[in-house]
Amino acid sequence: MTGEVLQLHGVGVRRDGAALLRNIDWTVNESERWVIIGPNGAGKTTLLQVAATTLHPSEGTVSVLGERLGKTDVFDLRPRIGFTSAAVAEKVPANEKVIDLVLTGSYAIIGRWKEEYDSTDLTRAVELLDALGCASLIRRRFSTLSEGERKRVLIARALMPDPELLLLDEPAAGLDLGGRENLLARLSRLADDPMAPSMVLVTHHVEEVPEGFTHALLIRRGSVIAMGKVDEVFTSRHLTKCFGLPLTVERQDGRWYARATR
Ligand SMILES: Nc1ncnc2c1ncn2[C@@H]1O[C@H](COP(=O)(O)OP(=O)(O)OP(=O)(O)O)[C@@H](O)[C@H]1O
Repeated sequence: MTGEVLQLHGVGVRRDGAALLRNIDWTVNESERWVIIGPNGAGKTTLLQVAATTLHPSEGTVSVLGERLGKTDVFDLRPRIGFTSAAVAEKVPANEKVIDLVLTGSYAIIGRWKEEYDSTDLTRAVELLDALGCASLIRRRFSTLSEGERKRVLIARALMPDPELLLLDEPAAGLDLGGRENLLARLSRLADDPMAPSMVLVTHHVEEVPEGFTHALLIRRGSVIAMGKVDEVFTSRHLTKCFGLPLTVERQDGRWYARATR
């Protein structure tokens, strides 16, 4: 694989006559940590689904981890990609145990069946759960966890196959302040780890961007408003254009804050 983890050229997605994404050109290089930010309905999840190979674009070309979509078997590619989203959480069977949910991440499948896992797999799953502060949840059923616990377990699962690309769709959505800060601290540690995969995180809020994230893509109505290094993209002018109202953005101690301009 070259240094490019993701490469989109002229990507468009149309559904039922609506343009969800328009002419997207975007490259993610190895070791970059990207955030995709934009208002409701902007196309963030659609763009992440294209990167996760779960949605094929209507036009343009997509390469993921050096493999061109349409010319490769996505079932071979998917275990190389860690992906968390509300859609993944919804598919988890009601009785699935936390440890099994993380183990099945090795094969990018949901629902423990008859696959064999060895002690190395089990050790890795336990270590990942421990690193995400979920060691005490190993024997619990996923359906009994709080929202914050679920988010952290799903990230452990996404990391299970030692992915080369980690895609996180709104990992902090629905968390209380403590849960959000706890998660952001863990994601920040991951972002700083040179052994961690390239990452793309979707959010609505600049306050939910973990320290250590290097690049940002701003999207509105399916089109890119700005993209590049996070310090160059997170300006009041760009955020104002992206969200369609006057915004002031500032950075304090490595974190970003935005509010309506008074
Ligand atoms: N099958 C479809 N037909 C028409 N429009 C669709 C279809 N699927 C999704 N959309 C629309 O595409 C747009 C982009 O959706 P997407 O979920 O990617 O946005 P988002 O930026 O992730 O939004 P949010 O922040 O609200 O989760 C939305 O306006 C959605 O209603």
